[in-house]
Amino acid sequence: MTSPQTLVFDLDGTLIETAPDLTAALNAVLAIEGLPRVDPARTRTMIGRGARAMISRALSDLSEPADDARLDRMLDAFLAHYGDNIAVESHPYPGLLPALDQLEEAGWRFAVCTNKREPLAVKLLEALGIAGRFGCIAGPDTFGMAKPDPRHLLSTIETAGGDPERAIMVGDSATDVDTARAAGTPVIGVSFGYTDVPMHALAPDILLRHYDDLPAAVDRLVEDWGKATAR
Ligand SMILES: O=C(O)COP(=O)(O)O
Ligand SMILES: [Mg+2]
Repeated sequence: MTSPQTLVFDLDGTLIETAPDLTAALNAVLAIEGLPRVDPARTRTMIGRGARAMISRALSDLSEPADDARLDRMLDAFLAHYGDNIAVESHPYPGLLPALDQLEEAGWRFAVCTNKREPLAVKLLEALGIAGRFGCIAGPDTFGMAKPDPRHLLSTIETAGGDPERAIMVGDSATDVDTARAAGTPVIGVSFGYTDVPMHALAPDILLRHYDDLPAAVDRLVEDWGKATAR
């Protein structure tokens, strides 16, 4: 029997609009350091390589030193604030839940491969009531490797009980496209997420503007790999 087809989602900017809560936590930490707030539009270009990278980019924007001791201190404060306020404004993107229903009906399984730490990713998806939909929720701490390392994606697929030959990645940034390419996995890039390079310029296999179009996008890719089991 063939293993189920697996759709692996990035989290921030792909499944969930998290930028407002991430920005609030970042600004709380900048305030502790006596620094000015960052604009939420700016944070949208800083998310995707983990919280430490986001803080480092915010400091660089302010021409502030970002030595390890400072980053460690700010990261601890960030994680505490964010963990306590993880789903204040965060919400799934429009059309996501009906698209998951339709794809599940067609036999797809789902997983999450994110550079958000696993306990925070699980906490967020639980707060939104959708954690149970994913066979694996893997952060950089889950297997000890982070996107763009393709092993993060491949281990996520395997842990979800899937087959890397029958999987698709859905993401919002260069990190996700690079990861999928390195893993040999087709990639759908969403146009509404967090990235400093527009998704169309990253040349994903399919550019997705709305989740209403996800089932058709997935069908197109399955036709391409030509060996899916019709359900
Ligand atoms: O930068 C982050 O914290 C996580 O981002 P991701 O879910 O887009 O991988
Ligand atoms: Mg993302």
